[in-house]
Amino acid sequence: MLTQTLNPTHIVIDFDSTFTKVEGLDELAMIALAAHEDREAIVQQIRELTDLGMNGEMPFAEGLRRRIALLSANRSHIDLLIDYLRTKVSESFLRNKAFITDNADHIYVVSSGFKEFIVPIVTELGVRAEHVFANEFLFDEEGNIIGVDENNVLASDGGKIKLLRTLNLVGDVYVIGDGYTDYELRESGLANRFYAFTENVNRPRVVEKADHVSGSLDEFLYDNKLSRSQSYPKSRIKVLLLENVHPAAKKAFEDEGFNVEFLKGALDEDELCERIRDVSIIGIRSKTQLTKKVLESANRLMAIGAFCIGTNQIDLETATERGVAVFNAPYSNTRSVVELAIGEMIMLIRNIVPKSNSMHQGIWDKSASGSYEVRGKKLGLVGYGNIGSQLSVVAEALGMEVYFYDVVDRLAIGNARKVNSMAELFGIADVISLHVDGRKDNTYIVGKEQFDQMKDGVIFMNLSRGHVVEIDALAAAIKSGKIAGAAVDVFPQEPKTNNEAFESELVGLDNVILTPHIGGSTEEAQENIGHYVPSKLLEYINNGSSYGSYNFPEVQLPKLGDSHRLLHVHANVPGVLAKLNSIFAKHNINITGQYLKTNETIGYVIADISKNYSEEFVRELKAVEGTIRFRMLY
Ligand SMILES: NC(=O)C1=CN([C@@H]2O[C@H](COP(=O)(O)OP(=O)(O)OC[C@H]3O[C@@H](n4cnc5c(N)ncnc54)[C@H](O)[C@@H]3O)[C@@H](O)[C@H]2O)C=CC1
Ligand SMILES: O=C(O)CCC(=O)C(=O)O
Repeated sequence: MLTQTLNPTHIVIDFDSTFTKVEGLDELAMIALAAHEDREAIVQQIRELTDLGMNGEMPFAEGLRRRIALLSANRSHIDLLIDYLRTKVSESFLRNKAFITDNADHIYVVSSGFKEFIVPIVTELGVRAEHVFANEFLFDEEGNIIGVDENNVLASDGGKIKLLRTLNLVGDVYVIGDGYTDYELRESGLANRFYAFTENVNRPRVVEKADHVSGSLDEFLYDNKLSRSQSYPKSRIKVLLLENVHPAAKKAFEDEGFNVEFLKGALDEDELCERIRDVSIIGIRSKTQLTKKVLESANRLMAIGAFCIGTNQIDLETATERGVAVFNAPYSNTRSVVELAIGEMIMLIRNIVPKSNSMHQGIWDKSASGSYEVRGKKLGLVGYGNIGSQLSVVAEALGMEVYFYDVVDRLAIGNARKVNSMAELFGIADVISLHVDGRKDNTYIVGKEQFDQMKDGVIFMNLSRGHVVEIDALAAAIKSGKIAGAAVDVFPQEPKTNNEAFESELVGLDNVILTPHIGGSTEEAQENIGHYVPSKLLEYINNGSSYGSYNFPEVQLPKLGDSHRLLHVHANVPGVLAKLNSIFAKHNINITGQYLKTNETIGYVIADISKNYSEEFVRELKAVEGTIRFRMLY
């Protein structure tokens, strides 16, 4: 399957910015003019001439002559250029060397560039030297480039058309290129299809003329059902990154060849429903609400990356039922939250905020009244997970006595003491800090009744989730003096972007620190998350490994060897594996590895099989009752 070769189609490929990521002549100028004081200006002139030609805005021959005149290059510069171009071959061409080699009879490189540097590059990937048609330099006796071989048709206007005519190709001719002269081959009637190649540059004037747009060679091969290195072209995988996630994430997906869209803010439900339609991976932080309606609009969604700890903003049930894997960063910002909590409790217990505010108004109020050390005070933690337990350790190092309440029976760390209820904890603690997760059941677990249970003059902090605390009850407890100081980082309603205003009953209250949900917002944490979450998503997309997923059965898979990998997500009902195995047996499929993991909702079967199978076999697998999602990797 999927080993079709080209017969009798011919592929004509452009070189500059298609086969390689760069324009050869521009790079030659960079090398040749390395020591020239006007290097940047001259190279810029050459680039502008290249672009005018590529966009069809200047006769080709004129542009070429003017560029050569500006070059001042010689043979030794060409050798350096070849070394450089070896590092600049387009990724999708490198990936599909096997295709190029296997189909060398039908592949031609037709370029307005120069054979002297094109032949060494393309032949290394399997193109035949005699199938390379390009210009040639004229040299003087010292090896300096002094012009272009004018007898070569490619040096003239419409050169590619003239050349292709002489080739007399019989059968279909498909042209792949990024420039207007490539399109002209289609316009002339000598080629049946023109594929605008946009892996390296996207020229709107060329793209609008194209029969197809290919973001990579894989896309071209996929569209034509030809053998290729990728089961599905990565350039077709759309990634939508919201809420200003760290640039490392954007880079990770772009390096992988995915099509990435990056937005600074969050989107509301209607906007999201629209934008998510053809997205395969979405990256969010805490504000974007991935509701049932949004997920049901997401026809191609394979995975969600929560670039944070909390996953309560995602309808996990719907994601799981739709076979969408969710990954988060459970530890990357833990320390940042802990440090902020420690800093805030010291500021609050010392009554620093009103003192600082007074100083800004020119008031000098030196007094110890109402200011305390944290040493020896009782810290009460609600939620003793990753953040709660780490805060416990740091607080003990500061000499605090730590008490905690957790709905799960957690092992106390250090000298921390477990208590049996929130009410008991509130009766003991001088400082209370909430670190529960954002599940719905935790809505308003702290309201008037709970504030009444606390000691007078308590310090209260919430850096967990906004819906956990009743804000009006908190405001009332602060105003009455029950609470001596509060720090709140999370709110029931938070602005979607930095341009929206923030409103809350807590605004303007004395000894209250308000922060815009930045507990996890440190450079360190964001960079860690920016690497961690994409690495998990990429392992899942590229390899099928769901290790570290929040909602999927976790499977850590070996790298895919010389086989095809089938990934089958199904409703967790009895008998699915047996049905899959009977299809494998019926089609005589050689299985080289098989894995199954289930959770309450879904099952995840992975089978590595030898490469010989029919489309009918794949159809039958997809038709097994309970199938939610099926994909194949190779
Ligand atoms: N402000 C910010 O920027 C950040 C906020 N967070 C939030 O902090 C919270 C805690 O994070 P982690 O410690 O990593 O989570 P975690 O899942 O490791 O720990 C949460 C703990 O709370 C416990 N818990 C849940 N409901 C409870 C309840 N009603 N009463 C007592 N215990 C309860 C759980 O059993 C668990 O042990 C999460 O809501 C997270 O989203 C996390 C990072 C940054
Ligand atoms: O940094 C963010 O946007 C959210 C941090 C957070 O609340 C979390 O990690 O759960």
